[in-house]
Amino acid sequence: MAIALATREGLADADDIRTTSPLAVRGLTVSYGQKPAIFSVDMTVVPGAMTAIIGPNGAGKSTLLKAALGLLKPLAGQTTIFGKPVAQCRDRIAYVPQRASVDWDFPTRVIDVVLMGLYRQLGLLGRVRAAHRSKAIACLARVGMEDFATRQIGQLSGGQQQRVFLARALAQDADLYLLDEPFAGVDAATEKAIISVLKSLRDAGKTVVAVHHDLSTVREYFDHVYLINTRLVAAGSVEDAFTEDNLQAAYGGRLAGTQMDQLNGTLG
Ligand SMILES: Nc1ncnc2c1ncn2[C@@H]1O[C@H](COP(=O)(O)OP(=O)(O)OP(=O)(O)O)[C@@H](O)[C@H]1O
Repeated sequence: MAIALATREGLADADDIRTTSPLAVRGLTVSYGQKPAIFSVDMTVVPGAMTAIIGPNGAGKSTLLKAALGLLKPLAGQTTIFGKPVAQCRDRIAYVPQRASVDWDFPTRVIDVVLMGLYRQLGLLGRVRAAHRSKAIACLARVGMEDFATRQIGQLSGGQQQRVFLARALAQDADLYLLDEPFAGVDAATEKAIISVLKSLRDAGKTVVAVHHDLSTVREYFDHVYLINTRLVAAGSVEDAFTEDNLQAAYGGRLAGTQMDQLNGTLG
């Protein structure tokens, strides 16, 4: 059966999209113990768009990203990146992990963190040349962090660290950007800087997928949304899928009155 999916330009046939989608998962099930953290999740990310993965705490959002990247072994299911196995497409993916999962005490300068994004271009034994440094500084400039290049990463604020990890992702020149809560714990200025960089990537034809918590900005920031709570609850364009019914189905009683008040006027 051919299903029509909304793209930024219009409707496209789902069978076509599945073979070219930047990220397609089928029946993905992952378990850390007895109970699955995600169960039989399907996802077909639309190219050249911004997609949010939302759901309550513990819903399996980070697990979905990690399993899709091949960082966790699923119990069942497959992932393809641009129609190919993940291992064949690593150089097309940039991943920005959740800030809380990174050891910020490692003694590395900001510029070296960004240069790590260039390691595929450098090769394992490749020498860092002036052109690589210039590129790393240009990526830092895109996130407003060029003046911090020689600072130790552990000496930066949380928001500044987040910007540096986005700069590393930019250095990779990827086609698919996967970000786990890029706005967690950042101030309004940093959030604005990050969303502007992500939208410029999208406008350049790149695909951005982010785990996102702030329901009040989903409409403003994203084109498509996946609501999950262990299982996939709903998916589609923000206009179609980001509805009160779907949010209640995903969050259940955890969507408190104040959150609903904040959402008033932003829901489809
Ligand atoms: N390394 C782990 N070992 C055991 N259980 C885990 C591990 N990582 C996650 N879990 C469990 O798997 C489930 C999904 O976790 P996950 O981090 O994917 O959720 P999430 O939706 O990203 O949550 P949050 O919004 O709180 O970041 C949770 O019940 C969590 O406790």
